[in-house]
Amino acid sequence: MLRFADVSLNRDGREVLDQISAGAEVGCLTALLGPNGAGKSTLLALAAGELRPDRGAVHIDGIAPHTVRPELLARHRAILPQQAAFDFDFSVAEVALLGLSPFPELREAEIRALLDSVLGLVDAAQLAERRYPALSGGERQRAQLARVLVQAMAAVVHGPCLLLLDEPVANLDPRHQHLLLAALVKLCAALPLAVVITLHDVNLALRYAQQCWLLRQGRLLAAGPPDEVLVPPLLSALYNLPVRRGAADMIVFG
Ligand SMILES: Nc1ncnc2c1ncn2[C@@H]1O[C@H](COP(=O)(O)OP(=O)(O)OP(=O)(O)O)[C@@H](O)[C@H]1O
Repeated sequence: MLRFADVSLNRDGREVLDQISAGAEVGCLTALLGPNGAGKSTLLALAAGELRPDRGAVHIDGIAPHTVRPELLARHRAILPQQAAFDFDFSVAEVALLGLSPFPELREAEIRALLDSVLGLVDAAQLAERRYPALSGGERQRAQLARVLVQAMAAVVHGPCLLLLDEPVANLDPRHQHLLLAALVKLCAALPLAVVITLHDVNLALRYAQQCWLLRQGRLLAAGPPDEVLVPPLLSALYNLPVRRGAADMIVFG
């Protein structure tokens, strides 16, 4: 679904991504891990078509996303940025419904069903009428997640969709982190959906991801199933920190 072929990108004279080759498949939750500044958000922005590579190629379903008109692209991929700048006095339901703007053909009953479904997925049904500016950080995050999830759920009706989530569990409490990641795994299994997320919590990646990419200083250090790449030697090299296995296979830093 998503392919990076020898992708490099330079920003402000610095090589931010260097010869990245990797792929994400439909049915799979792929987690992108690495230190601050490693290039994770930049890689998602390339996948989303917001940036174009200097060298190499990025493809969604065989098409370079930066060459596609935004309104058409929005019917095939959804992206949650790391920080959603949004200051309008909308309700949570209205924020979520923005995700359906690329699908003007939807009827009222379909819109209602999709909205109810995603508000349930992010445990935000009780927030539906609350005003966005008056929400807590985690509640805002759940509203923004509802917006991109509803977009992805409308998109899969027409074909495979790529869902890109930059730090989706940021600001979420442990229960909502687990609810969200479990829901993403279920959606991947049930729908023609490929999900790529950035994560800083290695233990969450170990539990929920099917594939992991480890990114360090713009280069791919390793890619593969979590039990193969989320191992102390690679994690120690990734974060430049001692790493060992703790009780119940937990990864322990420091
Ligand atoms: N608009 C920009 N112009 C120039 N350089 C940028 C820009 N955005 C990001 N960078 C640089 O690119 C590098 C990678 O940034 P990126 O945001 O992709 O990192 P990240 O891995 O997502 O980090 P974090 O974990 O802190 O979110 C950083 O060195 C950053 O300073």
